[in-house]
Amino acid sequence: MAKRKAVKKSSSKSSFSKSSLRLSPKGKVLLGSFLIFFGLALLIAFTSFLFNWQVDQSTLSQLGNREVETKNLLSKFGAAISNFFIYEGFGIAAFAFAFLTITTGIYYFMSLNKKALFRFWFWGLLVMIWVSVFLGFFAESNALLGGTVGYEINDYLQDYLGFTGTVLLLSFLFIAYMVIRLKITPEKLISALKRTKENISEDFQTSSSVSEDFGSKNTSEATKPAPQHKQAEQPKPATPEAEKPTPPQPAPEKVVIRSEENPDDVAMEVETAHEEEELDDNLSRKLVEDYGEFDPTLELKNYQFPTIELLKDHNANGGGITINQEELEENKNRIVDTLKNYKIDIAQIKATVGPTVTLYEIIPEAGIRISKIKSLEDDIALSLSALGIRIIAPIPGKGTIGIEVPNKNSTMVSMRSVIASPRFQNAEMELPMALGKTISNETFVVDLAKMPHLLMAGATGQGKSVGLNAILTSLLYSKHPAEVKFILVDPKKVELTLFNKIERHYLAKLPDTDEAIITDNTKVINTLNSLCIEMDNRYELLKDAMVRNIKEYNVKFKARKLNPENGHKFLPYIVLVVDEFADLIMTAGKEVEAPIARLAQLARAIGIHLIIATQRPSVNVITGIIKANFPARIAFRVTSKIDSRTILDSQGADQLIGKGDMLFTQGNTLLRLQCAFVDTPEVDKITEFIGSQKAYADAYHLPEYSGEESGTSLDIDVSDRDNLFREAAEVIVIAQQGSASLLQRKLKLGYNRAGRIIDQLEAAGVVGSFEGSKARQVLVQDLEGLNQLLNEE
Ligand SMILES: Nc1ncnc2c1ncn2[C@@H]1O[C@H](COP(=O)(O)OP(=O)(O)OP(=O)(O)O)[C@@H](O)[C@H]1O
Repeated sequence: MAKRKAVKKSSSKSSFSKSSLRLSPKGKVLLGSFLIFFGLALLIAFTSFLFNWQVDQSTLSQLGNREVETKNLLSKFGAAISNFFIYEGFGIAAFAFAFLTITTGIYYFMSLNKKALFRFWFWGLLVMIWVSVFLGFFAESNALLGGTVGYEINDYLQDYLGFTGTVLLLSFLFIAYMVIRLKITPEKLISALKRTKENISEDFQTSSSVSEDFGSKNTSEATKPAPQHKQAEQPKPATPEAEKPTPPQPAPEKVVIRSEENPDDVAMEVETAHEEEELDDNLSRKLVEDYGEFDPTLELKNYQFPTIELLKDHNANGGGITINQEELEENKNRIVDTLKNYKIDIAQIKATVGPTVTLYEIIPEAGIRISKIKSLEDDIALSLSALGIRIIAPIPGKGTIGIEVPNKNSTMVSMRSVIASPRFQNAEMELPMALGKTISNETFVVDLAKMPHLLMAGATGQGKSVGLNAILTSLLYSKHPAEVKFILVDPKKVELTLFNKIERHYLAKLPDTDEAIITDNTKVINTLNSLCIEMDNRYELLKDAMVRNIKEYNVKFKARKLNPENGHKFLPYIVLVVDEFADLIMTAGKEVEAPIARLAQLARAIGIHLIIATQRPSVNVITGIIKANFPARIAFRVTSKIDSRTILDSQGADQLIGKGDMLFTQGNTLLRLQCAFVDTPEVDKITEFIGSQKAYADAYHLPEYSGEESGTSLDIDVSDRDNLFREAAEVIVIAQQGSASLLQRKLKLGYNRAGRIIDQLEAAGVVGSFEGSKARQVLVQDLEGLNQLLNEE
């Protein structure tokens, strides 16, 4: 496709520059009709020659003599040109030449696209030569069939390849033509034979039978559990009517518009890009007829989704909420009394009980200022003697003021209950995540693909890791291994290790690494850069497929409209999860921030989504550029109002009660949720269940990326060292700090020269290798050690 497009572009350019050479519409009609008649003349002459060649050939030497008569229908001209093309040329294959001439005439006459014409000529001439050689081979004695060209080439081939070699070569060329030009492959032949067989058997058996072609595909779909959206996604196989062979109909690419009143007006050519699209359509329809829609899950068609029984019900009362009437009444009275103390009268109060908090919605009497109630937050908290009170004034979309009061006994939200909920099971989303339950005890499901990236923050022990596990579990319960891949970054080294078991099903990694879960910060940089390359590659594919996003791309690919030979493949979603982002930014700084920002800005359309969690939501970790690209954020409890502002752009997260109590925002409204709880043994069971099934040969491979810093200057020649090398080495050893900026300051060097010296010092073994934004380790203790090292060289 890419090539085709490139050709298109360049052709449009060249046609522009050669516009002066272009024929006018009149010229095209004239040339077209000339070629059509000339082709017809050839056809008549050739046919006539076949019957009269022996007689006419004897007159050819006397063509100058007007008295001499020939039997050819086109007289002397016909006899001469036929003799030239048939007898001295290609034998009866020369008829192809007449047909090509007529076709060219039609193309010009009707101003059709000439690109297809070029293909006709190319293949037409090849077929002509092949037929001529073929006939020269099998009908050597009949000079008319193969012509002189066929005879000579055949003779030549037999001298060099022998009889058998020539047969083999001709057979190979025949197969090559069938495969390349007619696109006939063994599978197609087999399926065509199958179809014929079926048709014949149908003729005999009048009872209707279900086509077997699509059976295997449907069973693979049927093995999946509940998520119903998948079936909706799979387009239906072609209907039997579509089985009629549809001849390729090259639609005109150029339309010539002429003014009706004045035919001499300058005509305008309007180019449309229909032809190739339609041919593609025909081809893809045929492919779909033959093989059915492409099914990305076919390689692991027996894959079983984890069952709900693997998840525990953490609630004694099966997920229901226990309502404590006394507590409700008590809290209501206190709220009303506190507000009354400040002369705020309430017209109405309503309570909604959630798993962790109860929302009291109050409607104040007319004339009360909302800001007044808002400023009483601390007083209400004091009077209720409860932590974690949050006042929402007003509740967006409602004319009420909300006061969230934590329940004395909170109810745990089990992952099992949210996964089993119809809201999750029926979610028509690309990447559904069941985060937990809302304040009104409804399961909350969001689409990661729409977010498109998620930032998560919370102080230690407030539920981040559980939250990440809940997200990953949701995706494992809803997506086939072919549809989504995870890249897991876990600097804490313990949180995500369980997912190692599903490496060959669900994880993506760099080609040369052993461990799929990344725990080493320097490897993160390579992975992120590799992901950027994957992003660029995917954009190229999308551009080539002329679609705007991964969803459209995959639909087109499944409909077999994209040719895998041009690099097209089914694209799984990629979800990058970073468990401790602060740690990463502290050690690698800009090197991590730059690719993360790039991915966050651009990756939404091509199905790469980032989930970043951090303990420290300070501004140097969640920088402006990162924040700007992560509109969806989750805040678990944080320790200060400032942290809450950094993550949510508003306070509130400092007043949460921990244990999975969280605030979620996807733009402007804040939603309080109780995160679903999934504990480590459950995750272990799920990964074990998946890991024990048949897997891909390896994890999904990301494009190769070799970091610029890797093995840079280890082979630097001693004689190439900088004049200040020794001095620099001493500065570094004395300061015990391997940084280029130190050399810049002490030796007054430019940035590049200092960098070069540092590389030379690394080659000499004075300093260690590159470690992100940290200074390099100094490997020599003192000046004495340095002297020894350098003298030994
Ligand atoms: N959704 C939840 N429901 C109930 N309890 C929870 C929930 N989430 C977390 N907890 C409780 O809080 C504890 C700590 O949670 P978690 O390990 O997720 O914290 P964390 O934020 O990842 O901490 P750290 O940053 O130190 O790793 C859990 O062991 C569990 O007891």
